[in-house]
Amino acid sequence: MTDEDLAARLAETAGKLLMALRDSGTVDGKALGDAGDVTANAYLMSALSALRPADAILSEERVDDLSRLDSSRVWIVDPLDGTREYSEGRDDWAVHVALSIDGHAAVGAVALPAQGKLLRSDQPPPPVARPDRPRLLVSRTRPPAECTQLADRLGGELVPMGSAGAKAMAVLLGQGDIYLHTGGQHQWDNAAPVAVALGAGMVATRVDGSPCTYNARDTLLPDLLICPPEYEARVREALA
Ligand SMILES: Nc1ncnc2c1ncn2[C@@H]1O[C@H](COP(=O)(O)O)[C@@H](OP(=O)(O)O)[C@H]1O
Ligand SMILES: [Mg+2]
Repeated sequence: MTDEDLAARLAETAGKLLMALRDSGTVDGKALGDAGDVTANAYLMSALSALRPADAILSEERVDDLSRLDSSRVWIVDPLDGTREYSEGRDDWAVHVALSIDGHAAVGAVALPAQGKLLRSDQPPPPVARPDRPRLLVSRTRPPAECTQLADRLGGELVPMGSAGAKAMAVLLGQGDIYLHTGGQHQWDNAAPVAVALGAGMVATRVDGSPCTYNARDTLLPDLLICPPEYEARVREALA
């Protein structure tokens, strides 16, 4: 199986486990979120260890022993991004599976199980028409002030949504146009979304325009911009 196929199969299967768990009605509220994190992570860790034993792993839900720093190939996984939204019965949550090669988000898959969607870095979705008035995707629970300022400067509107993966994929799918995040995020929150966005020809960088690099010792990667190339000049000017 290629790395691309593996990332997609893992994200899709973890997503099915999460849907089955939620549909079971056996746990709810915070306990459902916790059970989802544990269940999806257990599956992803055992599958990756069996199918790619030589590769390193960085997961939100596993202790980071830093052995990954000696590895060129590192799977960066968020078993359940948007845990809060998942536990609230919403559809804006995701499973992230990325492969970083020498610090580059080379391969990725983002599953949106409650929306029946799976996006992968080697299969870009069809291009979409963009409005003059851009829609800015923003965290529904901790919207950064920078997003409101950017929306004002661009004459755009804010679209609140949970999950970094769901917001990034909403840009590719044409449900929004710009995803700006500042103030905190970890490598697992954006590695797979960035891999898929780059595969689709999107701009996917740090807010200062530098590339998103992965497998740094510090797991923090606190800011991110994803948008179609046709918006980039306007966005950079407005952010400056
Ligand atoms: N300021 C911050 N510091 C750390 N993590 C943050 C953050 N803002 C957002 N995140 C993480 O980014 C993901 C998307 O957040 P949001 O829905 O607010 O956009 C969430 O991941 P998890 O659900 O995997 O914890 C959340 O924890
Ligand atoms: Mg996350």
